[in-house]
Amino acid sequence: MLKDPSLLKQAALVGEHWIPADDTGIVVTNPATGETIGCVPSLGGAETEAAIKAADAAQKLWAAKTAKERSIILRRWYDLVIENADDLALILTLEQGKPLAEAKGEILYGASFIEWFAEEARRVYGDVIPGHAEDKRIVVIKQPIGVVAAITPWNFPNAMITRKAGPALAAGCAMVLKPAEQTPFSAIALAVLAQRAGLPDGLLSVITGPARAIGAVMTGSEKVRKLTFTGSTPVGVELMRQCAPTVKKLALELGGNAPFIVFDDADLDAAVEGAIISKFRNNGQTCVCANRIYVQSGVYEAFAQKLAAKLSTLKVGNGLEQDTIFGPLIDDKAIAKVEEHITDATSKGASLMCGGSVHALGGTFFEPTVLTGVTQDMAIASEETFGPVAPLFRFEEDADVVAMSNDTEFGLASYFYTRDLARAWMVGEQLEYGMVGINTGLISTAEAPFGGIKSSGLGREGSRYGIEEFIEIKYLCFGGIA
Ligand SMILES: NC(=O)C1=CN([C@@H]2O[C@H](COP(=O)(O)OP(=O)(O)OC[C@H]3O[C@@H](n4cnc5c(N)ncnc54)[C@H](OP(=O)(O)O)[C@@H]3O)[C@@H](O)[C@H]2O)C=CC1
Ligand SMILES: O=C(O)CCCC(=O)O
Repeated sequence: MLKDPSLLKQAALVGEHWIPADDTGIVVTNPATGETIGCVPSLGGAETEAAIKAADAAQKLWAAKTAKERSIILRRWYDLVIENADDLALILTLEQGKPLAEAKGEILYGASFIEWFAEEARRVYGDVIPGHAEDKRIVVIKQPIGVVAAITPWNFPNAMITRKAGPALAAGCAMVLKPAEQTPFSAIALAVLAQRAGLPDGLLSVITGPARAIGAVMTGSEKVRKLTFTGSTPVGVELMRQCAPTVKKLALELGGNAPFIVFDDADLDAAVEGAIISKFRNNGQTCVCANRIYVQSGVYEAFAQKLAAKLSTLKVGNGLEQDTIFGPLIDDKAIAKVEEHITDATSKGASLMCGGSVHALGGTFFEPTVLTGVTQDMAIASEETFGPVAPLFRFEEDADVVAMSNDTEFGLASYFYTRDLARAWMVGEQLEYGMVGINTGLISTAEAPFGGIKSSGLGREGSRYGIEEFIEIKYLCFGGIA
């Protein structure tokens, strides 16, 4: 039961207007039970246009406020998210499936971006540059980019919004958001709290409805100056293409294929713990999840046994039940992908050490799985599984594992465990990824720049770099100073 039922609002926000769901609305279901949670309206191009227009008007007034004024409102939004964290976590678990404790973790993680960028709002400094002529002065100022469109995924229905809206609003931008179809209620609840915090009307719209129609208006609009997207690489590429005619600034957080390397000299228990955190966070449905676990020959069997033994103690179940560590996968498509990767690997010689099937609970619950004897020719080596399958590859030499790790179109997160400082530096420098976890399976935090290279995307979120993504640099050249 929600303490504040008004947070589960069956309406979308277009400018200042809440549009309630009617009988043409989109039904949102609980992936753990299949039960209906509620309905949101199915909006389209016209409402997206209206939201952009409202954003454009509101943004100019918002940008004219002082950074401190914006910061105070964002800080209030943060406080309200924290005050309502239990309700927000419950909504998140109901629509996404992750266990309640993990959902609460996401709410706090999501809130940390609002807090961080409320602070950063006041530190968007310009520059004074030594000039090239005696009568001239060069000054650089930073201004908000304007109206931003955001498209977010179902796997982190709260934090992927705050990681975008926090810096955008702090910088003086307005945002029109389209959340994922499966998880709109977390986005809507954030908008309710933003209004309560005093965020002026029009600055944050939440449009629910068919992705293509909404995306086409967002990407085609001259008024929208930036698109920020988290999701799959094919959709990111398509959106990039759609943004080309209006030359929008882009931030793309796309797919990953993270290697997780365990060297012979690693603290094995710590590596097992890190692998479970990295591989099984959100049941494997995270773009920074370990996708390929490379274990050096000398510790391969010991690591595999410890990993399987630990997994057998962790409960699969409805995220609302106590002690659940693994909730359901998001939908049947996710199950099909996991099964496809397991079948492909076992048909090419890999062995199942544990798991491998839909869980006895049925539905989209899947057994945590460990595969041994996995090799580079298997589909799981090159494609993101996005599910609870840990494939163990064996390797001998450092150079080999670095080459195998880099042999992918993706370049988001990577991890390795070693006690050797020189090796840590070398491998850290050689891995072609935007992020490297060394002796840790958890790298995400508001203070650090999150993002990838190659087909994993463009730009960085979080950290002091995150706000720069929503800013234009303007150079003022003062002449005639005699
Ligand atoms: N990097 C990451 O964090 C994520 C990666 N993925 C990867 O992508 C796979 C597929 O997941 P999926 O949810 O389908 O990811 P998508 O990339 O399809 O969806 C992400 C977001 O993009 C929207 N979207 C989809 N198509 C379009 C379009 N043509 N124009 C505008 N917006 C669009 C979706 O809307 P709607 O929900 O309405 O379709 C959703 O809001 C996963 O298995 C995983 O491998 C998925 C999610 C997050
Ligand atoms: O893009 C994702 O899959 C969510 C990122 C989660 C994180 O910030 O660690």
